[in-house]
Amino acid sequence: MIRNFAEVMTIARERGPKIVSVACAEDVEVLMAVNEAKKEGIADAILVGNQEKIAAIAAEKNIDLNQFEVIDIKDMTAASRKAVELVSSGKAHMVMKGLVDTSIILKAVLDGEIGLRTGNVLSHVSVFDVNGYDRLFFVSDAAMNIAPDLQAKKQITENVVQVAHALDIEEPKVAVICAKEKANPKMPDTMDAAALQEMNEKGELKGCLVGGPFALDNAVSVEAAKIKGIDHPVAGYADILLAPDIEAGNVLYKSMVYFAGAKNAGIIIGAKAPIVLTSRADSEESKLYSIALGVLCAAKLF
Ligand SMILES: CCCC(=O)SCCNC(=O)CCNC(=O)[C@H](O)C(C)(C)COP(=O)(O)OP(=O)(O)OC[C@H]1O[C@@H](n2cnc3c(N)ncnc32)[C@H](O)[C@@H]1OP(=O)(O)O
Repeated sequence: MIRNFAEVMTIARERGPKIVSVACAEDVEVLMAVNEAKKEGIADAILVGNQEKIAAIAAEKNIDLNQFEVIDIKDMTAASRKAVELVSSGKAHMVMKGLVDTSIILKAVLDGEIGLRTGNVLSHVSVFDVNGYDRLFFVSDAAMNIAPDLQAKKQITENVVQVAHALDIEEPKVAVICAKEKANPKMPDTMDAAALQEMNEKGELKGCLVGGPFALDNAVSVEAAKIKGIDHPVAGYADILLAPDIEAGNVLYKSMVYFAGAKNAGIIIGAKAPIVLTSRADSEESKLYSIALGVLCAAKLF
């Protein structure tokens, strides 16, 4: 069972290297992360984007561009489509978002012709290493599905459980996060949470233990769960925090990074290959960990 990003990096070195195609690679943190991934033997890269800007950053940061193939495409939509097409045509194992809006790269991923759709729901998984905790936290979905219904939430759960399995967490504990721990018909997300727990109990959602609804405190604090008298094996011990919608998921993601100083990584799963996807404002370290997470998933799930 992998418990932190140091272990993620160790296993990525064993399971790599994989080839990552980077969409709009003209970004300092992305190029430094890709360079580090190459040095670590985790990943090789094909850089798609504005060659002039890529070269200027490389010169400033002492990155040897000769070690990478560079494809000069300045338009962001065209560069995203090319990076995705490199994966669908088998030239790369995974695609990575560079300096481009999330919806532009996701539209390329969803494209019927060159995209990476499988028929399943695609969803974002963020992984956090938070000080003071002995395990990684997985949050889904902070970046792709805007307002998932119950069926979509079931598939989002299956996707994030797969990522946990790729990190050798055999039966991850999934807490379906809401504003309270009792189902209330006036709060539809609490009803979905109870339904997801029931699906898990009936064996319709496998490979994990699901509990909900839970407020965030009851999901991650044994003490808080005790005070509220919650008797469920997930209470206080959650690995996976399933957000009710993109707003809650994204706020949780950014709170982890900015308030808790968490280390983080992000990936889209459910497609034909992993899609490395972090916030443009995330650090070089976070981008490197995301590549490593992509390598672990590419090696284990595809
Ligand atoms: C966390 C760090 C990074 C961030 O902070 S990201 C910030 C916030 N994120 C975003 O802005 C992205 C939010 N999502 C979106 O913008 C859109 O949902 C997204 C992903 C671009 C898709 O939008 P559109 O291209 O307008 O797509 P659409 O809804 O018209 O659907 C087109 C076809 O794609 C399919 N589709 C959409 N989402 C899917 C999914 N999750 N999994 C599988 N298939 C999906 C959809 O069914 C449709 O299929 P078809 O063409 O009808 O066969």
